[in-house]
Amino acid sequence: MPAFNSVAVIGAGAWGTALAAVAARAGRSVTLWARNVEHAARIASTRDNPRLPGVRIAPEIVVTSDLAKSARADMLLIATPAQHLRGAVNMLASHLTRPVPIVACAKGIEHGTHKFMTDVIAEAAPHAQPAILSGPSFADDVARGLPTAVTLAAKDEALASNLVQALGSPTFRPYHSTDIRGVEIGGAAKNVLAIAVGIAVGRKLGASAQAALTTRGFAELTRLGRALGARSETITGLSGLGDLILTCSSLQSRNFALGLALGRGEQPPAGRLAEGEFTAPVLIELAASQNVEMPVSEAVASILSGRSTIDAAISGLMTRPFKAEE
Ligand SMILES: NC(=O)C1=CN([C@@H]2O[C@H](COP(=O)(O)OP(=O)(O)OC[C@H]3O[C@@H](n4cnc5c(N)ncnc54)[C@H](OP(=O)(O)O)[C@@H]3O)[C@@H](O)[C@H]2O)C=CC1
Ligand SMILES: O=C(CO)COP(=O)(O)O
Repeated sequence: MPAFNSVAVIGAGAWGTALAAVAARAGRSVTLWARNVEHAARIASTRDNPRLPGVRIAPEIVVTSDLAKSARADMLLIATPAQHLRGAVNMLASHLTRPVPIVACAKGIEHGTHKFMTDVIAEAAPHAQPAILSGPSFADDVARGLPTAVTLAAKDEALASNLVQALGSPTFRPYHSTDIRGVEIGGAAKNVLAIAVGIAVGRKLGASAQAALTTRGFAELTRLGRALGARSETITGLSGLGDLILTCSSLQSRNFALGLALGRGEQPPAGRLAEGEFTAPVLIELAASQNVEMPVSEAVASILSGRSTIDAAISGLMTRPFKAEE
């Protein structure tokens, strides 16, 4: 298996910028690609990205809008929003000259197709080796070099392990896995569940409700995982329970913050990506197609679409028939 000396990060948002810092700290030669020429030039000269304010971008990271140049890297990380991942990989595919690993770093499920991120990569770039990186990791924490642990999964264990070697450092600890689907489910579902918990906190429903909702959210994430063949250690691992705990308990989370604003009856913060908003409708479609009950996620989707008020959704959850805990 070849060593991965060079890394290109596609998408210069908060997460892409943090991941470029990760790869640079791990000793890789790093390119950060931004789709907008002026945006790339501005980041390259100021070493500052307004999407991740206050974090200085290391001088050795090359910031560019040249996709052909980025595509020559030994491995690629895609850090666009989930619904734009296909578009980004489509553009990239024509520049790929060999079967490189493409690591999805977005958390979500594609609208319309119900496909997870690595399936989208496999379709858009059939010769690539798809992988997924996910886990409890705020871009700001990661960029600042605070200790973080995530899961990195690929079909081939040796590949997953080599990708971990390429990105790991004393402050960024990826664990390798071959359970791609398990990792993808956790990352997608936890954003929806974090909106639910944010709503409960915004509504001042109390710490007991926050714990109950997080736990019942985990129960439905587990049910979906089981239906789609995820391994239980993945669901209880960093990319599942780990990321759920982080996102359902922190004001730093944009998904939690969206829920918080809704619960308070305020206008949600503008211009901040909250993937759960886009994942909610497709998550419940997917769950329905698998006959999996996800009442908390359904409540979030109903509130976001205007089909239900917050109070009706809370009452709906609390008055479901009593049942055995599973
Ligand atoms: N922020 C975080 O803490 C973490 C985020 N993630 C995940 O990473 C993904 C990206 O999030 P994040 O970086 O925070 O989001 P941001 O909103 O900060 O940035 C998104 C970036 O994607 C770029 N982009 C959008 N569409 C395209 C496209 N079609 N082609 C290329 N680039 C595109 C945007 O470019 P432009 O600037 O030109 O609009 C922007 O730079 C999400 O799925 C998120 O869940 C995962 C872990 C942590
Ligand atoms: O995925 C994340 C942390 O692991 C980031 O969460 P938010 O997108 O809710 O900010």
